[in-house]
Amino acid sequence: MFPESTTGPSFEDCSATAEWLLSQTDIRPLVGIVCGSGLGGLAEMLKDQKAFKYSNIPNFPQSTVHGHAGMLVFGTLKGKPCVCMQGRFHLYEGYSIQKVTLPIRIFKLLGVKTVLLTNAAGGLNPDYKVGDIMLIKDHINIPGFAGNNPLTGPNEERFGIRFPSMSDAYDKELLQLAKAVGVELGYGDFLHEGVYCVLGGPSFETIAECRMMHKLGADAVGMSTVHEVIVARHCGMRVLALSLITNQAVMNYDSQKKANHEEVLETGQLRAEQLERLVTSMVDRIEDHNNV
Ligand SMILES: O=P(O)(O)O[C@@H]1C[C@H](O)[C@@H](CO)O1
Ligand code: HPA
Repeated sequence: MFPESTTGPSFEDCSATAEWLLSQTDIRPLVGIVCGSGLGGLAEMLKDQKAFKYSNIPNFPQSTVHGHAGMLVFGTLKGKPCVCMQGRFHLYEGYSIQKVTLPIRIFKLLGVKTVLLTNAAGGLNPDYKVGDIMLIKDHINIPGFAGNNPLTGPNEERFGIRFPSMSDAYDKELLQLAKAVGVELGYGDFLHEGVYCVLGGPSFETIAECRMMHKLGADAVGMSTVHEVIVARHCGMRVLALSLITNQAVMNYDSQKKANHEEVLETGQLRAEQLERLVTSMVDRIEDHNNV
């Protein structure tokens, strides 16, 4: 059915990885950042870096996707201790959904309170343009409809409860703050708030699928983030997630356009600086929230 088993890495495996990392660095991160496709430049913003190749971290999966460097970077951003995944894992790489989300549990065990996730996504909302940023206010979890949820399997109470709510997945205060920060930075014209729909990938969507998702209420489509959000919320971390609209989903049978990963990476490069500024300003401003 789904790759590997439905039992993920154990609490002890996660603890061993977290302890190994904590023994290698003095940084005690309060904010965890996940970089989407082509958005790994965010990690370069961290000062006093201590970086680990995923291949050197016990129990960590390896990045296999172009645009995901495969480095876990500790450092400070505006003086705040952070950890940043320069490269995430996706279901289509063949990892179990529990392995895809393992780093989020590691974040928790490192002491992270707030998770900032970024991704590249296709725009389904006709008002969205390539290069726009969408703050995620909610999601539609299509793999979850079919039972592929990262919390499947025995519940690990040391992380969280069996049946966590998801109606409050995206922290309202952080969303408000992100909107305010975006407007202050002059991003008002290309900043939206919307619903992200996750699919398994790696094939891009058909026209009928894009039309269906838009009818269901999705504004953007992608292949990540939602699994990480579920795991982060299960273990009580606050979440802010944003999509860079790297391409317009093809919704029309007359269109000659075809979604492709090259366009995704190119748009990431074009908007890298603005995204970095938004994330840096957010980290600067969420200090008080870490005490909640
Ligand atoms: O890691 P993200 O969600 O940013 O990556 C998106 C989804 C696919 O991995 C890839 C398609 O171009 O970009
Ligand atoms: N579809 C799915 N995932 C994506 C897209 C898309 O159009 N663009 C970037 N990631």
